[in-house]
Amino acid sequence: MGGELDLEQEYLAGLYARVDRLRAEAARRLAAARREGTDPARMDLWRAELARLEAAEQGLCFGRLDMSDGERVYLGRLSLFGSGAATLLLDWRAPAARAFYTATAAAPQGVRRRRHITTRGRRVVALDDELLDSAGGEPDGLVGEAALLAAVSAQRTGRMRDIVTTLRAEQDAVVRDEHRGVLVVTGGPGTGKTAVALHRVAYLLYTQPHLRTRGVLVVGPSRVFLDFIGQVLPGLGENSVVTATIADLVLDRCPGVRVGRVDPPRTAEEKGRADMAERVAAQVRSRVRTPTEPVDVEFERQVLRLDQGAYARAVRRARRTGLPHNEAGLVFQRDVVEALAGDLVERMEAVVLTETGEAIDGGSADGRLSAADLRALAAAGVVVDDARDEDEGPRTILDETDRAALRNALLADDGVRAALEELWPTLTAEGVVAELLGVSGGEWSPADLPLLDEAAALVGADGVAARATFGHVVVDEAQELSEMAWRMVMRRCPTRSMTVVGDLAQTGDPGGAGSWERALAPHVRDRWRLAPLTVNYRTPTEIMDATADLLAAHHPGARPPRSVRSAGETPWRVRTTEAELPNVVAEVAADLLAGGGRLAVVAPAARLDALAVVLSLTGPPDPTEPVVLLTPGQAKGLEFDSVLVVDPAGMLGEPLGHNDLYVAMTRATQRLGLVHPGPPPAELAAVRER
Ligand SMILES: Nc1ncnc2c1ncn2[C@@H]1O[C@H](COP(=O)(O)OP(=O)(O)OP(=O)(O)O)[C@@H](O)[C@H]1O
Repeated sequence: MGGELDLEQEYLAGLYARVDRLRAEAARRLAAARREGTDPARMDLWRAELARLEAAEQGLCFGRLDMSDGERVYLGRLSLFGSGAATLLLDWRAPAARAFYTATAAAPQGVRRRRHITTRGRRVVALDDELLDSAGGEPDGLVGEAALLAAVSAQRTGRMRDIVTTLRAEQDAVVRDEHRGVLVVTGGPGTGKTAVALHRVAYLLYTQPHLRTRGVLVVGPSRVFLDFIGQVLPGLGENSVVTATIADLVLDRCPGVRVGRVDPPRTAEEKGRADMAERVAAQVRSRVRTPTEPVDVEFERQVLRLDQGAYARAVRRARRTGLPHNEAGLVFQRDVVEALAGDLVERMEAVVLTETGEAIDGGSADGRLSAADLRALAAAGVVVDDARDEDEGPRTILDETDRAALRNALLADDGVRAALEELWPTLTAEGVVAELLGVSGGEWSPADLPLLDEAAALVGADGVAARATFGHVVVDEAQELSEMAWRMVMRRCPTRSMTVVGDLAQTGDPGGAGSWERALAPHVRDRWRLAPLTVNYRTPTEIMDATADLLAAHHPGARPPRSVRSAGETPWRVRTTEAELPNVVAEVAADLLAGGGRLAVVAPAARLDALAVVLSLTGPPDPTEPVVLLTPGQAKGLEFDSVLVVDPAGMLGEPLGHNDLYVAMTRATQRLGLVHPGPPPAELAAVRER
């Protein structure tokens, strides 16, 4: 195919020349906008355009469709047009690109030949053709998919790559799904749920450009995970997406919160239940004193009376605004001060002028009193009768300006403020939750975070980040979210346009979802849909076979995904003693590393410190390092060439530990080993002993 390679190389060179011209143009425009410096929006626009063009540098063009009618379409990361608007390259997200992912020999969709073009830098290195409309066409399925098999077998880098060149038909259907509510991408380990959800974001940003301004949020289980997937969207030319953990979202609203404790599983589970929302709300409500009697407020040595009716009205009106507690408190204050001022005014209004026409105590003759006068008047307790001149009718010396001054004086008074604060206290989320749980604050647990967020929403938080909502939200490892955590995610997505990614068989959090219906229906009723994926692109057959007994024991009826390949290496287990365990781990870890690529040692949290010593690991986990030590929770969503699972029985001893063990075992793309002190758990007895 040498001639063909040369031809494609020539075509590719033309595409890069076009991109280079566009880049130069964008750089020139950006520089001009910078020089003028008057239009930041224009600068942002050209900066984003430059980033988009730069992101396309790697793998600019990766495919070609030859149609039966003779048309030829090149596919790539963006669309490029030549003179006369001819399409030189078609964005993979365009409708006409779809056939690249979905055409089969059985349903060729007008495609005669599908060509995968593999490039390195700006060079074409391989072509892989499938003929779809001839008798000699490849059968439907995975056979002959050199590009796919190369991609899934490749050594891992510690960072997820995009899969735009090899997206499968069932995955493409999820990426382009038109469902407007919540799409739940489910499937076993390694089925590409995360990858698909991220490609769906790129697709939605392309087809619904308004999302660029409304914003897209990707919620993931940990910073390590978010770093792991962090290159995928920028690699697809999309740089505007916000990524956050649940903790990050809470910290935006409650910047002082520190997480440093873990709750016992039962407590965590209880804190995650939806009825906690009502308890948080009740706690906030309970801080407003119920108006059962009049309230006396001292102001400048006299006692003003807030009668019970006015008090109750103020509470009612403030609540009816629907504003968060602290903002509603301002409405309450305004009403109460109004009532108190009314009381004051009533006492003062009959003030007469002296015979010489001066107001008592230094007020001006036109009746206008300064705030100081008013306070002095009030302090003097002046009650002067007979304010009327027969002909003029009632004379009021306090006009609206005076009343406003009076209200301000009341509001500025320490005593009045203290009284108002007692009736309707200013609250903090931390204070509310600490009171509710009967703790003193300080360090919080992960299960406390959604409670703090709930309280922050009810109390009202300051700042732009605190109020941020998004046009589309992706929730990854969504099986981990408690009902309370769902509430906080939903608050950030008023349109309920979401892509939810998860596998209930991998739930590790005691508060996590037992069913999608239970998690989602309270928020979207029936506007959610399942989008199942069935093929495992990560974990080879041998490793999935090793998990079969575990899955069958704890999730009877669950169908494991079909592995797309076999790695030719059978998983093994090594029995050891408690005393020998660290050294054995160090030894077999070295063996696995010798097999090439990156290794994750996954162990129960309690064993991490000791293992870090024998593996000479320090610092927080970094999946780009050759060896990384993780708990099953930290390993969620990640993948490694080799995985060594330590103390599976220890994992199984935890609530939902079977899911943790399943997660740990399915992180490997090539090799899996297990080290167990004592006999193996029954679920692993069938794994070959080394
Ligand atoms: N069509 C594809 N082409 C190439 N690689 C793919 C394809 N689909 C998935 N993969 C690869 O398979 C691996 C698993 O994908 P991903 O992490 O998205 O799966 P997942 O379903 O989210 O897994 P888990 O639930 O176990 O965390 C990744 O390395 C991904 O790049």
